[in-house]
Amino acid sequence: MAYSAVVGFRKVSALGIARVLQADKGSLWRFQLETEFGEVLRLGLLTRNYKKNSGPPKFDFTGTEATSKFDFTDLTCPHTWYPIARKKKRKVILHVGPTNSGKTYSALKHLEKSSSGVYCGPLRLLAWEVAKRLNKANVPCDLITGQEKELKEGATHKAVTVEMADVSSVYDCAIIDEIQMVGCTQRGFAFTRALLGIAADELHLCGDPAVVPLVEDILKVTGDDVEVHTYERLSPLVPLKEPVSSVSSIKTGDCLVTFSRKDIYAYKKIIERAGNHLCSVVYGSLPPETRTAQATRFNDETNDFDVLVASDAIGMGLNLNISRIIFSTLQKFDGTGTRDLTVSEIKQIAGRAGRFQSKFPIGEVTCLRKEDLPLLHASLKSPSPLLERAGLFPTFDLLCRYSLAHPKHGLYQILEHFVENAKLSSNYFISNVEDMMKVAAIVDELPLGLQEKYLFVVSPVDVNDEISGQGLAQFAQNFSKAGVVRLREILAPDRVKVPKTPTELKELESIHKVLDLYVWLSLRLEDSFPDREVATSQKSICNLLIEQFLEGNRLNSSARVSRHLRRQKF
Ligand SMILES: Nc1ncnc2c1ncn2[C@@H]1O[C@H](COP(=O)(O)OP(=O)(O)OP(=O)(O)O)[C@@H](O)[C@H]1O
Ligand SMILES: [Mg+2]
Repeated sequence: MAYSAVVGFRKVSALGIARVLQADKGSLWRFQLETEFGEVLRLGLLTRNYKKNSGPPKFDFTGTEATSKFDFTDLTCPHTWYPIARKKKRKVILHVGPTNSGKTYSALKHLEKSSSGVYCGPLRLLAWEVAKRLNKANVPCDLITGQEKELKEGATHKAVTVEMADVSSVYDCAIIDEIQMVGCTQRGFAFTRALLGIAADELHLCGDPAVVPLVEDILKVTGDDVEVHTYERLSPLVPLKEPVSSVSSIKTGDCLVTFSRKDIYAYKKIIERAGNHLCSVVYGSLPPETRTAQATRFNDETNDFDVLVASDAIGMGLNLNISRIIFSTLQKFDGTGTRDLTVSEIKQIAGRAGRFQSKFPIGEVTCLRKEDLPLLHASLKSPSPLLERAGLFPTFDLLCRYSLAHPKHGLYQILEHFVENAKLSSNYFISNVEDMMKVAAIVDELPLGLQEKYLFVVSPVDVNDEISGQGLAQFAQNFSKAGVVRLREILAPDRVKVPKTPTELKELESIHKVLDLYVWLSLRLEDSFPDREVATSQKSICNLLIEQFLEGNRLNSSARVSRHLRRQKF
């Protein structure tokens, strides 16, 4: 249904904006319901139950014909959720090629020259790096992540994490980096939202060639122009014929890749005990600030920490001076079972060696075990399998409409309903919301509104980490009881102390996550989480304590790795 004139806007509590397209003389209004970020729920008819000059209108969603006939689970046309982007005919440029081929570099050149723009990256580390780079190039750039809001005077540009991408603003130029992450089971929907929703004249997408047919197909319905630019690796990556079988073969610039935190510390200990090298470490549960500090220390030629032991957390985001990647294994535990690394994971990690214009002009890659070499070589030669579907998740408005029609359902049931019943076109899959449902089960027990529950559900809590999960539960409980959550009641400052054992180190990492969550909540519920400054300073203390710990080498090697290494003569 098309309407020629927009009659007005009405703020509808908890739902966003009802844009009234046509007000009939009778009791029906034709409207378009949008979120505050401009996502359209739908066009529809609503009853109007207010009299002229009697204050703000109240919309009765529950009894209308429009609502009762509405299929909440129909997610087949997600491109219609973004009216501002749909008003543009965007020029979409896909920059695709192997790792280290200059894709992001080229897209950033366009961004730098644009009059206004946004960079959307998968990690805070990447958003930090881009904001730093643009500001250095005299392009004032805000940094906006879930946990940071650093605004620059006169900023025309933004560097954001993809979940923070704003689909209600209009830009000259936008970048979505690592666009192949649309296929990620958990976070893919945020990339899809940015892909469909960012209203930019030029939209640059950087990533793996495996994403091209899917993106082209998704964008067929948007009316955008799509161009594909293909890149070649800027410096060679050489798969070695021999494994690294002895610790004495470890040399400056090596990065040993292993997938458990325990093994990382065990290898660090063994390499350092051999006496020639000190190791920096990078893994997922280290705070991002510590990861950057460790990478900086490894890159810095003036100190002795010249070897890196890392998990696949190095696969994206850090600029590292790695000469050789050594896989300790080509298998990893992914939460449910142990599986082989995928071709794209192997290529992404191996691609960290020999970055263009780094200290090492040629990258090398090998394994600890000879029997892993055939899989490594075959994977590096193969193209990544084509991506078939992109993640999708209902907008908050849809969840809200569903909730209004089913007032007795908790958020857990609402999410379950969407997961089980969502109707999707063949380009999409419904995101994995298992972790969100775990949080929903916690907050459904509390007297909170849907919007508040939703906020906790989409917060960056690691619900599988005991301390982090407990932190969230306490924040939510105190918030529902008192409306204000003081940090001291949750986390006594004396818990933040130098770790002495692996268990204490892990606990400190978890405490950092709780503090990070507090900061995230404080940026959204400022009055209820007033201790942001305390949380930020405690986070810095955590980082310092973890780094201090990593300077030393107090962890005992795990017997399992030691045995493995003895077998390997490593
Ligand atoms: N034309 C260039 N001039 C100078 N430096 C460049 C150029 N192109 C790329 N680089 C540098 O080479 C390195 C790799 O480039 P970039 O990060 O753009 O690669 P990429 O293809 O995006 O890699 P990945 O897939 O790993 O993200 C970066 O340090 C970048 O600054
Ligand atoms: Mg890149």
